[in-house]
Amino acid sequence: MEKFVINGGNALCGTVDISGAKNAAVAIIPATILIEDECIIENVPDIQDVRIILDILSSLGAKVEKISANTVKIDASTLNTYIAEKEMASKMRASYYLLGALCGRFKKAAVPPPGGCNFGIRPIDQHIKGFEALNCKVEIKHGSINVDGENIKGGQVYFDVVSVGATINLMLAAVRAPGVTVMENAAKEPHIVDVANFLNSMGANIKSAGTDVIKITGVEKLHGGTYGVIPDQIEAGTYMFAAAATRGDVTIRNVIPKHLEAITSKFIEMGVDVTEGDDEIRVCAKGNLNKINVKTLPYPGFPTDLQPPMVALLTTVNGTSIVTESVWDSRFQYVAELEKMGAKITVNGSVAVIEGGHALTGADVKSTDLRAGAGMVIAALCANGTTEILNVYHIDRGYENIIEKLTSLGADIKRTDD
Ligand SMILES: CC(=O)N[C@H]1[C@@H](OP(=O)(O)OP(=O)(O)OC[C@H]2O[C@@H](n3ccc(=O)[nH]c3=O)[C@H](O)[C@@H]2O)O[C@H](CO)[C@@H](O)[C@@H]1O
Ligand SMILES: C=C(OP(=O)(O)O)C(=O)O
Repeated sequence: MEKFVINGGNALCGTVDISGAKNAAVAIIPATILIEDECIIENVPDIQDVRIILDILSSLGAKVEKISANTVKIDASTLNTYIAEKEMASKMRASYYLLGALCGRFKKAAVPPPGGCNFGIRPIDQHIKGFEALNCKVEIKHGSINVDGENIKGGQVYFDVVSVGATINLMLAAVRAPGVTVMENAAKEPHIVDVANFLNSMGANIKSAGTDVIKITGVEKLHGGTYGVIPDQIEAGTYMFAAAATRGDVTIRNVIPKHLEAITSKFIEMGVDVTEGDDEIRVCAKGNLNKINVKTLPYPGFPTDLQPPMVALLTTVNGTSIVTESVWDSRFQYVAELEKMGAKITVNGSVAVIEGGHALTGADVKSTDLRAGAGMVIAALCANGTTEILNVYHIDRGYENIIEKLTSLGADIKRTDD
């Protein structure tokens, strides 16, 4: 079994380049299903979730060719089925985008329930509400979500909760549906805008993505072209946290600083030096930092996907900090692992109270999900002694070359396979 072995104590210093955004790439790749032409997608992160979604497209009949580590050519004109296989689809969350994309292309879709990180219940009722607003019928039968879009047409939907997945899925279903679709209370994450920009560059008519009301006028056909995925806001944030937690000095390149404002403002509150350039951010931290309270929220609030790295950082800060998770019901499962390293954290429902400043010590821990894994890595980089992190396949779902990137910043980290 693969694990990471980390000897803590080194302050991270240097520069690191950020890869393309996982949560944009895993939506843009299935979006090519809507295009019966060749698309070249650049700045695609070389991570496990991307490999899986590319395999799914191949299994559906698309021609997929990796031109280089981060560029892929997809021709979905040869796609020949609307039915996705269970085994692959259940390995990742973003397979739910096959529903919108296949329905947009074939007017029907049959996709098994998605996988992804386990945060307790991850419902898809808002996706279904959206498809129904477009005059589609949805039934869940024999382990498959079936969408019948024979009479698909534009419609209006108000989402009861702000959902990244439902917003993008409905966008995919609506771009080729006749008429006008209006989504209210839509999610505003950078990857929503990126998917809309990708589709618009291929001939779609999507307006106001990035606000909470998105309007889509259906077009008959989309055309091929070349598009580059935005930098990964969450990967960038992870390296910002690693730099601050180890009291290092790291310049994080190839980022969109605006996407990181929620983190930057919290860092300033904590006394971390943050310098923004056009497409880079320098994070420099020394000595003790200020305790803070933070609550996760949909964009532009503090991202839930950076909640575990934030908790790891706060274990190094004297005093009591409070982290409230308001997006997911169960995203503190990893705290038990941090406690094995000596962290003093009390979790009560959606609130974690961190008594920081107790030195962490190396221990054998496991990554319970993708970003929990990132939190464990950050804690291990700060700890005295050696930490072994198991279940690193979670981390590989979302971080390209994490060992190489951290090593280049001075971390003592290696991957071993027992
Ligand atoms: C592949 C991908 O992009 N994953 C991201 C996406 O997940 P995902 O798209 O699954 O998350 P959503 O934004 O949909 O979920 C946000 C909240 O809405 C609720 N909800 C969602 C859909 C629904 O039909 N009904 C419902 O009640 C969820 O339980 C959760 O409480 O956004 C999350 C929130 O930023 C991130 O943590 C994930 O990294
Ligand atoms: C929760 C995440 O991913 P997924 O939704 O793919 O499980 C994440 O990227 O942090």
